[in-house]
Amino acid sequence: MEALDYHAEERRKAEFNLDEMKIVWAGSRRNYELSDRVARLVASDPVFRKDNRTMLTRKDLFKDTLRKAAHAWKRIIDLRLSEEEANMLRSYVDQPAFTDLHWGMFIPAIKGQGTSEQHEKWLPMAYKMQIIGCYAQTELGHGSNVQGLETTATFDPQTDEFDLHSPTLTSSKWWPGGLGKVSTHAVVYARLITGGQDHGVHGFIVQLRGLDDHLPLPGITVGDIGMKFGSGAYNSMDNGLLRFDHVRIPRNQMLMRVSQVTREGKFVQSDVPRQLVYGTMVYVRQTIVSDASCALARAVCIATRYSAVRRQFGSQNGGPEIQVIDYKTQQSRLFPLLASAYAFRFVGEWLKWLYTDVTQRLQANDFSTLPEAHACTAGLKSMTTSVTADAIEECRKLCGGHGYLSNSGLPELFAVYIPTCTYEGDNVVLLLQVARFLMKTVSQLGSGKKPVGTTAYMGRAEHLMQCRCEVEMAQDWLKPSTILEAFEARAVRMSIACAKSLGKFSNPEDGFAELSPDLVEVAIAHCQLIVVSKFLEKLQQDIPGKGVKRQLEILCNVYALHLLHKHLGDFVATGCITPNQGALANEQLRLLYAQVRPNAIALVDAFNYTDHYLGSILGCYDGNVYQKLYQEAWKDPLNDTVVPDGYLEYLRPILKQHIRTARL
Ligand SMILES: CCCCCCCC(=O)SCCNC(=O)CCNC(=O)[C@H](O)C(C)(C)COP(=O)(O)OP(=O)(O)OC[C@H]1O[C@@H](n2cnc3c(N)ncnc32)[C@H](O)[C@@H]1OP(=O)(O)O
Ligand SMILES: Cc1cc2nc3c(=O)[nH]c(=O)nc-3n(C[C@H](O)[C@H](O)[C@H](O)COP(=O)(O)OP(=O)(O)OC[C@H]3O[C@@H](n4cnc5c(N)ncnc54)[C@H](O)[C@@H]3O)c2cc1C
Repeated sequence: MEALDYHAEERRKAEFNLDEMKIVWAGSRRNYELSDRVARLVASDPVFRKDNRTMLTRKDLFKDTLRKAAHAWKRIIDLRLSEEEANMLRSYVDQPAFTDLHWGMFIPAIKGQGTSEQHEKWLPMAYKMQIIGCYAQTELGHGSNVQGLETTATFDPQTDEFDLHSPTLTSSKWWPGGLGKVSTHAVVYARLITGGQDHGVHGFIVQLRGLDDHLPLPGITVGDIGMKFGSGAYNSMDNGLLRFDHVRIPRNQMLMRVSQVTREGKFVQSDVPRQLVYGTMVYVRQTIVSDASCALARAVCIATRYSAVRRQFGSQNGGPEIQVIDYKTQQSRLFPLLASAYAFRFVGEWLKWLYTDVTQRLQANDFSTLPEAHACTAGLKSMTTSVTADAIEECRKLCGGHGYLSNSGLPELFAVYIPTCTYEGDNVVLLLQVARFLMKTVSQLGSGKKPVGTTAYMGRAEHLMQCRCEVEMAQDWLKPSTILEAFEARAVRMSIACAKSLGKFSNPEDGFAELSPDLVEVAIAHCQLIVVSKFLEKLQQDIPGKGVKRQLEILCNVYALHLLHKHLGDFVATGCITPNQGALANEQLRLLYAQVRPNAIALVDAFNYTDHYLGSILGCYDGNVYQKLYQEAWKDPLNDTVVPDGYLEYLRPILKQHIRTARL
């Protein structure tokens, strides 16, 4: 018997080749096949079950995480998975764990900041997980201000060692994932001091726990920082605290690609820019952009599938009520998020390319593109995570009351996701970095230095400052060059207006601080332009499959025009478009929503998420929502007994008293 599919009719409506769209989403046929195989492997393995984890106590949840990580490692070894497949497997397990930091930050920090001798010594042990590491940068007193870190690493020429010390309470390391209970090692960021001189913050490899007994080494105090937001969620991670009481490590455990300390204690700064000490953050920010598209796609998939099942109002002559996805308000809230998921996917792909390119250049000692890589990773990390965090909450609301149930998957997804707006750089702090980069670019416009890469449009500032949008009818907004020019003109006009305002301050830093809210808006306008332009570039590629490119064009237009509608004030105030052209954009947007509607379910099917990974009754593939919700309710421990524990002690006395007073 064929399995019941409540979405069958919706799936029949699709106007494009779903298999080809899955390949576009995955990036290539190879990626699609790999990720499909690995996702199914995880979904079919009972050890990776996750439907009960919000009920677990912190200790049980943590032990469950250790069990899953150990099992994942066994599967990786037994099946001889490649590094790429292993990463996929860990992400489909979908439970934050110390391994995220070991593979995602500890190893990249050694690779990026270590010398070849250090690579040879540490990486083989780390790859085999004979040592497990974390990234210990943030302190109780300082996170964003990395230069303000207080932990010291003082060189002792007599013993050829560094003395690591936590001089104050606020210098305690605080937050590093994997540190609390698991890591045997850490890359610790500390102020380097030689001969009484402070050389700023550098990275050091430090052993924290014994490899035989897992006990902290002498002079080290280490533990977990406590429960975090939500049940389940990020509490599977042992974010930790760490203090050093004059802990000694050999000199060759300072990561010495950027700067060195000689046997005599001389500090040597190499030709490599100092900012490479921040290199691991650039790498991770780039990965966070791709992850944003995954998290957003998950939330959108749940909300879209449920919106097609859910019906409210409008029954005619006893017929079915209206599917909530047919309400225009539902579409205007949901479809821009669907379009954003695709937009972030493509900008993530491009950012990965940019990062690979900058890494190759750095290896050849070409540091010219580092500032742009920093600005792009910082800005796009900030923009995509802020949008995604808000979008998950919007998807919860789009699912009405049932969205608030834990088994909708949305509360946990939200709780796990929101710290992304803070970690790896607070989103506002990062946008201010982008703004600095933009103001610098504007200030160099007259100097003959041609802006390149994502700021190349500023080289056309003269034209963009006075160009007029030629839209006369709603459909004129479908022209890619019209959209692009509107976004470029808005970004450049906002940048130049801010630069002019900055020029009125005698002290530029005072001006920057005073105008920082406006500068954040400038940075957002620039980042939105990047995403729009990369989506348009994607459409220049040869995209096979019936109707696939057409759907992507529709989504690209939805993405751009919903931003234009949302930020209409910017576009009109800078004179890029008239209020009437704004109204035409909105009219076009409504027409586009109607074109997305028949394809909505297939567009989320293209993410190819298993029910295991989605972890949502509302988003399950077959759409059999009500029966599953009903069955699931009975599994709640509160329903184990008909009369609840506590009835005799607390309820009955009140009820009896009520009867007595009623009799009086
Ligand atoms: C695996 C996934 C799980 C992840 C879990 C989360 C893990 C973590 O959170 S780890 C901790 C992450 N911490 C952070 O992100 C801290 C955020 N703070 C910072 O990055 C910085 O210190 C920052 C950029 C805000 C300010 O740094 P500061 O040194 O004061 O910089 P500033 O004076 O503004 O800039 C100095 C120069 O360096 C440049 N610069 C700053 N950062 C970088 C960078 N990462 N790369 C290249 N250049 C950089 C600036 O552009 C500036 O250049 P210029 O002089 O040409 O204008
Ligand atoms: C779940 C989680 C995991 C983490 N994992 C790690 C890890 O593995 N390793 C690690 O080292 N760290 C880790 N961190 C720490 C994280 O990187 C920091 O919390 C983050 O960089 C933000 O720094 P902060 O906490 O100092 O925020 P703050 O800088 O104190 O921010 C507080 C407020 O001040 C504002 N603000 C700060 N500076 C400025 C400014 N110059 N201008 C305008 N506004 C400003 C911010 O916008 C924010 O609103 C983790 C944090 C979390 C939540």
